[in-house]
Amino acid sequence: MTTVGEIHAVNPRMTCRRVNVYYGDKHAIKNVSIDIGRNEVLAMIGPSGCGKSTFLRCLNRMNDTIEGCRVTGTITLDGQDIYDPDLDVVLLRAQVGMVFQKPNPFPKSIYDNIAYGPKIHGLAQTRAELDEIVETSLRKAGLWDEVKDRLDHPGTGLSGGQQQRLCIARAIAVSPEVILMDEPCSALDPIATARIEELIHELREQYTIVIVTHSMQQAARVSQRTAFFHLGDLIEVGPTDRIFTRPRHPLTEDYITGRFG
Ligand SMILES: Nc1ncnc2c1ncn2[C@@H]1O[C@H](COP(=O)(O)OP(=O)(O)OP(=O)(O)O)[C@@H](O)[C@H]1O
Repeated sequence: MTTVGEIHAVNPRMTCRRVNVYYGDKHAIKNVSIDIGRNEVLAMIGPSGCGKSTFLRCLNRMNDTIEGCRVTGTITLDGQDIYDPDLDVVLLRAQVGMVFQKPNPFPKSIYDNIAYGPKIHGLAQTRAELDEIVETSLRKAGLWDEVKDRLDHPGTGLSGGQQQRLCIARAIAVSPEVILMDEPCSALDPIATARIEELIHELREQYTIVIVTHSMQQAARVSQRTAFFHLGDLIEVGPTDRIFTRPRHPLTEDYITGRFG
């Protein structure tokens, strides 16, 4: 089917063309084409099981880790095919970082949670450089003031919201271009959620963000563009304010007015 709305972005960071995903015989994403613009927050919404997480995982090849999962079509990051067999997938996952539904800090200190990635990727030559990356990443994630006096404490000892900001700092530490977020607030209380939403707003100046959310209010608050999925099809995409006020496809309208979900 043809997607309603504007799939193109001026000077896109990522482009997806005719992307299909299969889990064995199950056709989970059907011929989806969309650009992801620079410094935009793109929200992906739709009823449970419509393929939002599956599509998100295509963007940094996390589906490679799922047995029986097959992806076809073309996805580029800054013009480079991310499914090129010669591509370094570890590097790709640094460039396109991911934050999950449930905060998942490593069972290590706060410092080591952030330092681990930069160490693996050789981003710091000295301890001072590593300290600098840790501090900058925690500052960008809005967590520095809360943890600067206990960097050697375990990351798992932080509150849920702090843990999620730690995971965002961990993604930031390896200098990503794109940050994927799969329902990053679903395990958080309203105050921690508001803090993450503020953070998304700040991070947009530097990064491209794609967020899957079940909350239409959240999509409306944090994103500039919204993509509505239904049964594996990308039904409609457009500026968030238009999608929520003047949807063009009847299925989008039914979803945002709560007729199904
Ligand atoms: N590992 C898997 N193996 C087989 N089928 C899968 C797998 N993961 C997802 N699916 C199926 O693919 C479809 C899309 O699932 P996906 O999790 O991407 O949807 P979603 O929109 O993110 O759902 P939710 O909002 O409930 O998280 C569903 O029918 C789901 O059952």
